[in-house]
Amino acid sequence: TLELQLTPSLVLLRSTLERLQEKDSDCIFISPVNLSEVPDYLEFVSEPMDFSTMREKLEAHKYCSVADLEADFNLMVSNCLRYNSSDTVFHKAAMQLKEVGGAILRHAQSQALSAG
Ligand SMILES: CCOC(=O)c1ccc2c(c1)NC(=O)[C@@H](C)N2
Repeated sequence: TLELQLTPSLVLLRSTLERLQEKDSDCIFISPVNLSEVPDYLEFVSEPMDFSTMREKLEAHKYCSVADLEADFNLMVSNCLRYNSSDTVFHKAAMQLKEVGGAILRHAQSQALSAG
């Protein structure tokens, strides 16, 4: 049916999120930035995002496409690039994750199309 074709399977979205999270080897994106440990974070970041929040949204059927998942991934990476200066491990990790994550998401997009 059209509905089945339009929304990529939860299985594809789940496996894509897991592949993205595997690239966060230092686990800096695994949970929301702790606002008591980083008190000025919301002065720079209006919409925090992290992998655990993405997982909750996925299981709540809030992602209708790979593009929806990609939008939150890009939000998470851009938040990190904005808050952390370029000479920090966080900034460098975000640049690396952006590159490898982009390739994972492009592959997921083609999987969604071929499954559709
Ligand atoms: C124990 C204190 O943890 C942090 O200060 C901290 C921990 C994790 C972080 C982070 C800060 N900043 C970030 O931009 C995102 C990517 N991750």
